Amino acid sequence: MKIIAFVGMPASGKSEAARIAAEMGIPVIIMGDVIRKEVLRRGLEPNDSNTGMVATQLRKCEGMDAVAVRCISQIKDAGSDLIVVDGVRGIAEVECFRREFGEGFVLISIYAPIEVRFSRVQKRGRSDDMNSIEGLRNRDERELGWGMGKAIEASNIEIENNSTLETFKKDVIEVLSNYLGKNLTE
Ligand SMILES: Nc1ncnc2c1ncn2[C@@H]1O[C@H](COP(=O)(O)OP(=O)(O)OP(=O)(O)O)[C@@H](O)[C@H]1O
Repeated sequence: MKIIAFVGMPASGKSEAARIAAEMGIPVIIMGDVIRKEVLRRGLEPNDSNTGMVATQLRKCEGMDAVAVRCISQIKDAGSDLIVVDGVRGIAEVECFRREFGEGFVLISIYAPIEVRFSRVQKRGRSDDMNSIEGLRNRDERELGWGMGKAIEASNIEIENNSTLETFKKDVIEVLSNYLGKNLTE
């Protein structure tokens, strides 16, 4: 069994990579959904502030790998030899998956410079996105404080996402197709 996870700074292209994996027919488990499920279980409205609050509480009460631990049964139940996990945020989660799946866990980091990420954030227009490069820099710092930098350093493979979406798609397909056992780039 292979579990592939993407890690990278905000707006580096992780969701885009997960979308490409889904298009290739690979099941995708979104770690944020685990948190949203917990928000609903607690009878709360699934908005940004409740999701953030529950994520922080889970990590405080159950450890920094709480969300990863909750994903493990979902991964095992998915009944697929290859699964993509979207949303790894820190080294504790990487260590949790490596403990559970050993070399079956492959971490791919996605890199794009901050100026490029900022211009993409402006186009994305998500409600929690930053409207200044300083704002994005602060978000980067917050993520790094949660262990994102160490998770990026622990990756097995890096994909650069500094060019067009088409180039990125080709690169992601090339890497993922190695694990599917067939070359989908042809
Ligand atoms: N190579 C590219 N060219 C143009 N736009 C891109 C490229 N890669 C990603 N994007 C766009 O940039 C935005 C950020 O990408 P995406 O949402 O995948 O990042 P993310 O890493 O999941 O972000 P976050 O951590 O903030 O959730 C999206 O609107 C995406 O469509």
